[in-house]
Amino acid sequence: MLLNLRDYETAAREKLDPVHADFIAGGARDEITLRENEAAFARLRLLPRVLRDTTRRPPARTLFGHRGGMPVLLSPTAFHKLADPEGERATARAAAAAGVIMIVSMAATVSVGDIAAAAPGAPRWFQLYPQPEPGITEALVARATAAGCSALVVTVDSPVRGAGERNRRNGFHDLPPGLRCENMVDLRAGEHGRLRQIVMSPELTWEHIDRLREATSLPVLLKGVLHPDDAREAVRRGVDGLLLSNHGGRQLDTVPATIDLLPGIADAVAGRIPVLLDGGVRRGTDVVKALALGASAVGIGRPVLWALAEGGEQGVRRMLELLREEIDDALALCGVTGPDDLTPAVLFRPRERS
Ligand SMILES: Cc1cc2nc3c(=O)[nH]c(=O)nc-3n(C[C@H](O)[C@H](O)[C@H](O)COP(=O)(O)O)c2cc1C
Ligand SMILES: O=C(O)C(=O)c1ccccc1
Repeated sequence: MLLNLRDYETAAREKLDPVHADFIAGGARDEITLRENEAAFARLRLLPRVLRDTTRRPPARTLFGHRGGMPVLLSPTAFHKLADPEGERATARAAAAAGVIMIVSMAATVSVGDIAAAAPGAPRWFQLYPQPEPGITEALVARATAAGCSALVVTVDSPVRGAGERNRRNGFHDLPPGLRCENMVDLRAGEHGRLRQIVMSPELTWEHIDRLREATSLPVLLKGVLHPDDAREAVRRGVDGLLLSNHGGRQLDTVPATIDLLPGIADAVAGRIPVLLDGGVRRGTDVVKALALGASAVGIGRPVLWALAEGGEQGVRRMLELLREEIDDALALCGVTGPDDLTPAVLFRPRERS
């Protein structure tokens, strides 16, 4: 029975090639951070208030002009056609139905233009690995802008590709025949959407971010900043938002859970730009915890792919509906009547024993 987000993984594994299921589930190296993301949410305890009339739960906040149906976004994930033949088209329709922003991966198996055509008018952002050649980055930005993307999410935690040992054991190094990274087609001469066209480059610096900001009028968010000093630098440079993420435990293993890093990042940013968070969000209570600690919204990664594999567009729709119900339930049970009630006071801190 599909009662919650975790159930979708079990259901999806019945339908997926185990090599592809490993690609989705896996993390880097020992997968310590992968497990820690969920474990850290599970360690936090909520402390509700009572008798506060929670018939009107607070609406989602406005993010760069978009007022969402709930404070959830679809984090960018590669290769949706591994999960469903419609791929990112199906995901985009489900996101549109739920009123949530889809962050389209640069490594999508449907081009961002075709995704836009599948869900016209729906809010979408574009995720970018800046390429060492500025011309290629700019061509990608032009494609995303033409497809109506309203923000750019620049992934900065990948100077090298993540080391997923499951993929190495399974010999999974690129898309199967017939599938391509459609956003990359025709960008480099003689290449046709193979994974290696997406260069993860150790040469990138803050100057690349400055240059990108000059080349676009879209808001630029950084995904993968973990150190408070880097968060301060991002604000200083005029970055528009942060997506606090450890890439779902797929880049540097043994970094902390994002929910444990959130208080430090929120302090460093001090409300000057929105901070979003992803990694291990599986329950409505996880969403409430992240909002209480200062996130403006949260992203979900793997559950989208599991739901897509389980039931295509309908699967993702239903999964998002379950999450919406859980958030609503958690807010009511916490006694939250408005955004001002979502503070660290919702979290229980055991008294230190002397
Ligand atoms: C299969 C898979 C593919 C991903 N592809 C991308 C990607 O193309 N770009 C990116 O910035 N992050 C990518 N990520 C990371 C997600 O955006 C996100 O940070 C992570 O999945 C969140 O954690 P969660 O899966 O626990 O929700 C990917 C993650 C997974 C699981
Ligand atoms: O697997 C990933 O985490 C990821 O970010 C990615 C990026 C490009 C292509 C395939 C996967």
